[in-house]
Amino acid sequence: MSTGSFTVSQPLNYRGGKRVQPADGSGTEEAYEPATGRVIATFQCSGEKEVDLAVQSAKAAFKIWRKKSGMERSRILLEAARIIRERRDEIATVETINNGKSIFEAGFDIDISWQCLEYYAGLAGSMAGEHVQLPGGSFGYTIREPLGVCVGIGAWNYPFQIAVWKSAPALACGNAMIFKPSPFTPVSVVLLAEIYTEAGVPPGLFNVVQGGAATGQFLCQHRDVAKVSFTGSVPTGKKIMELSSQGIKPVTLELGGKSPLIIFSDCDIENAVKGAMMANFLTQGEVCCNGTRVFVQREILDKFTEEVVKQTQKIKIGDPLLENTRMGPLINRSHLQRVLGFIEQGKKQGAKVLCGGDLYIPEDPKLKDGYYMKPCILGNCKDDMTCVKEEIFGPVMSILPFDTETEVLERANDTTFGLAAGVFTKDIQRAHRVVAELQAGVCYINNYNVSPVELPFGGYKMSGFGRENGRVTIEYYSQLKTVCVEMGDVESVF
Ligand SMILES: NC(=O)c1ccc[n+]([C@@H]2O[C@H](COP(=O)([O-])OP(=O)(O)OC[C@H]3O[C@@H](n4cnc5c(N)ncnc54)[C@H](O)[C@@H]3O)[C@@H](O)[C@H]2O)c1
Ligand SMILES: O=CCc1c[nH]c2ccc(O)cc12
Repeated sequence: MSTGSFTVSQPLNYRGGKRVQPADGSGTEEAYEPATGRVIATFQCSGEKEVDLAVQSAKAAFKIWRKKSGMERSRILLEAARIIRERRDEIATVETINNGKSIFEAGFDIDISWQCLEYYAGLAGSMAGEHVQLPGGSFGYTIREPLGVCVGIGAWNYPFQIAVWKSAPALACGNAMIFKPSPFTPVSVVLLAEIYTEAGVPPGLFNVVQGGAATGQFLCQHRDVAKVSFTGSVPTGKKIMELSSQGIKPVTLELGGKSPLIIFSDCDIENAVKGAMMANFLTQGEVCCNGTRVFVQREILDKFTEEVVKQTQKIKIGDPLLENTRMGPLINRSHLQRVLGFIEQGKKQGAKVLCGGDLYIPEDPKLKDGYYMKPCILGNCKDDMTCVKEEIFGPVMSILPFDTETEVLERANDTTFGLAAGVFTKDIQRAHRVVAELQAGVCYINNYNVSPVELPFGGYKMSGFGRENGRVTIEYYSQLKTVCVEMGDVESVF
């Protein structure tokens, strides 16, 4: 498959174990190939009737799935993981075409996806309650049960992986799921739905509805939906929490960030430069946990800045389907303009562009309408600049000098967000002391933006709550039933 040749003609909703056209709709959407600006799919946004049909389909499958033992569910999830591994390159290609990230990175996203399924398949058989002895031979026990029909709502930056991070623990716990991807990236999640069916889940266990805010609202408000797990922006997260609160539905919110990366003068500078680039430029900088506020201790400011600028200028931008490309286009034209707008505003507020920050026009004529820009590093930044305070969600790193540990911790935590943070130092006591003070759900020491599926991921403060990945996520997709057993006679107070 080459850039500029892919279009989707099959339906993009998935219900009852097959692709379907939605039963009703509220307008149409177009999905693009960011590398070329071509429309690759046109689809109808699902209406209330289609959402209800998806819920009914999920309810029917849930009745079968919840009765299976953990080991039976595990075998099917392992088969899904195997198929994803086998079809890695094909899925990664679709992801690259619809999202714009390099094929090199998309392959890793798919690897983390099958690993996530393997991990929860491993945990499915371990779901258990406990036995508690009570006086007089009576006893109690607890059963860990699934919630029912869960809804997943995703962002466009990791379309396939977000759907797996939500559905793998949900299905492992015995739930059914309806997933709504971002309308910008509707394509790859339908491959996941087909893979689950091929692996042997009951038809209707994993359904896909396409659409935007209206479709998402129908899902959150549906009376038979037991839980909503959302990945996206803070304003949408607030709305989802409000809607879900009306039905007292638990929510998991994976929201945005403006994370600090603190580089002390005693660090290994080569690793710190690599870490800062990993923290800012994966997926064109469109990553929620990016360490975009790079605090550098003054003694090494010039050396660090010179090296990070040099390495950033070497990033190969271009056709994301080429193996040697490391940065593709941004998701769409309006987002590109928004990112460039932050840079312009930064300049007006006194920031200095040290590299990039303008449009990139590839030589290949078929890419001329794509949404490319050169990765940007801003120097002379101050904590109160808009580019330092607000989430840009693009390839823009802000460098901020600091002098002392106390000062940098105060500044690093001075944000309403709390998703991630990082520290580079060779002093292990300092590393742990700093991490203990950082107000962030995910902290990295001497690395950044690695996501092993065994570790929980999620935010503090306005970056959300609940966790994805790790053992703890079982608790977010299950509930505890207490059974109290009397072995003697009832001692009534009446
Ligand atoms: N913390 C994380 O794990 C994480 C991961 C990826 C992206 N993000 C954040 O997501 C944002 C970018 O993604 P986005 O632009 O797709 O976010 P977004 O909030 O605009 O949309 C996310 C999803 O919510 C849906 N939606 C929009 N309005 C809705 C409503 N009223 N009710 C129900 N659903 C609704 C969208 O259609 C989409 O599927 C950034 O802020 C980024 O930091 C966070
Ligand atoms: O963009 C944020 C980090 C991230 C990377 N992959 C996934 C999958 C699911 C998420 O909720 C967040 C993320």
